[in-house]
Amino acid sequence: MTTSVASSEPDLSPVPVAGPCGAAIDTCRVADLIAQLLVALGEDPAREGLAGTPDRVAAWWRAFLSPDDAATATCFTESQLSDQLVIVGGMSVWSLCEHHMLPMNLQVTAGYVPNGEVVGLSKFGRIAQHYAGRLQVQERFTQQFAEHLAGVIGREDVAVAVRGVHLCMSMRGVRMEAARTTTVHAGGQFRSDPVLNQQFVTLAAAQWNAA
Ligand SMILES: Nc1nc2c(ncn2[C@@H]2O[C@H](COP(=O)(O)OP(=O)(O)OP(=O)(O)O)[C@@H](O)[C@H]2O)c(=O)[nH]1
Ligand SMILES: [Zn+2]
Repeated sequence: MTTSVASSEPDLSPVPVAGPCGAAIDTCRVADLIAQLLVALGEDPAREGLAGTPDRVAAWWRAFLSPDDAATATCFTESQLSDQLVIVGGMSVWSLCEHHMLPMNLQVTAGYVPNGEVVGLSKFGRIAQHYAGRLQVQERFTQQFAEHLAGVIGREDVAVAVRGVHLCMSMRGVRMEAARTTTVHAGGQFRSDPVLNQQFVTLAAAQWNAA
């Protein structure tokens, strides 16, 4: 007996969506190219199991490359607040290594010291998703996240730590499944104050150990 599972239709609507570089994502052309790729791989894109694959893959690319806009980070006035370290951790995003187009999982921890204003907590996750949704390298992701957050608070006093698992290092190539890459950006106070820096790194590592 065959059981069919209802699935939503892939989103191939012709409404142009801009990719990370600003150029429109041509979803129909992507679907065509995936069908061609299947042929080049010796497959039959018309066979039953693959019939919807090019559209599904194209819809995934479209969704991946156009995550929610991170441009608006809501801030709230907290005029009495100062000298408090705020750290948001446990943010897990998927990106794609630009050398092999294979997934990398990035565990992101970000910190800042509020001065009169606090940043809406969910916005940290949105910033992470925004810069993950593109062909990336971990170091650039870390830098872009830090620069964006610094822009939101209007100061350089931000720290970002990222621990990455790169499938191009685990499922292929050197095949080192346990390899983890850590990148740390420490700006402003986090650079000049070793105690603050150490607090951040310790708390970021604790987040990863708990994961
Ligand atoms: N610095 C950095 N390197 C990355 C990242 N993601 C993948 N790479 C590396 O990109 C490099 C590409 O190296 P190449 O020699 O051109 O490609 P390759 O022959 O497939 O390399 P191997 O992975 O060693 O098999 C590899 O060393 C990857 O580990 C990243 O986020 N940051
Ligand atoms: Zn890679």
